[in-house]
Amino acid sequence: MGRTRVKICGITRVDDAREAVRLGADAIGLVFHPPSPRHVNQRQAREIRAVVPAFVTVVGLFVDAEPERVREAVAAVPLDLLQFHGAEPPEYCRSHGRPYMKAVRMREGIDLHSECARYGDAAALLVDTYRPGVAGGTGETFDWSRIPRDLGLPLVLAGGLAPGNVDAAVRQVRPYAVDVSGGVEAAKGIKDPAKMQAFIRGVSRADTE
Ligand SMILES: O=C(O)c1ccccc1N[C@@H]1O[C@H](COP(=O)(O)O)[C@@H](O)[C@H]1O
Repeated sequence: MGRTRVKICGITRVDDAREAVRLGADAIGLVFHPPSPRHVNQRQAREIRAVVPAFVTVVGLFVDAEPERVREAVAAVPLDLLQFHGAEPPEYCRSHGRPYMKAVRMREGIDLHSECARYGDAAALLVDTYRPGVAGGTGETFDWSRIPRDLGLPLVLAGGLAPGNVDAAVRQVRPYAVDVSGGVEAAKGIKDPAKMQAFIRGVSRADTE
């Protein structure tokens, strides 16, 4: 069993990115979705990107963005991975010529095997809580027992993860990676170093026991 990777999403400040990396995050997420309180513009994104060293993945998150908006962001900021968190079809996701991860929200009746087959060229499938009318970053968990064990893509678990529950989540689901936003914040878009540290420690604990 490999180490569970950690992505800290919704970074809006250079210092938070530095701290996430120092604490051992494998990836940081930049939200290119203007309605989100964690939205970053291209200047902020470039400044944050510039302090992220080799071997830490910088992920750009989009929600049903016009293709032109994705192209502009990709041209302006060296993003390692694109995260599509809306209802983007596979052709859209692969049209940007970059590795991508598809997020699916756990609405009733969702079939994760079908989603994996549909997005077969994705670098990972991310599963998140479904709340009608909210694209993501809900801060709410879902019933992890709904996730089948034998998915054909690396699984990224998200949705309401926090220092207090990530250990249990990793033990139960054994995902490839976990993704957290609100659970390690002091305020919307502002990360809390102690929470990031406790979160990453929780993942390591689950990995080592
Ligand atoms: O973080 C956001 O603001 C956001 C906005 C729109 C879509 C997705 C968003 N974040 C992603 O949502 C999940 C769960 O976040 P949380 O830990 O429950 O706050 C995660 O994958 C974030 O990358």
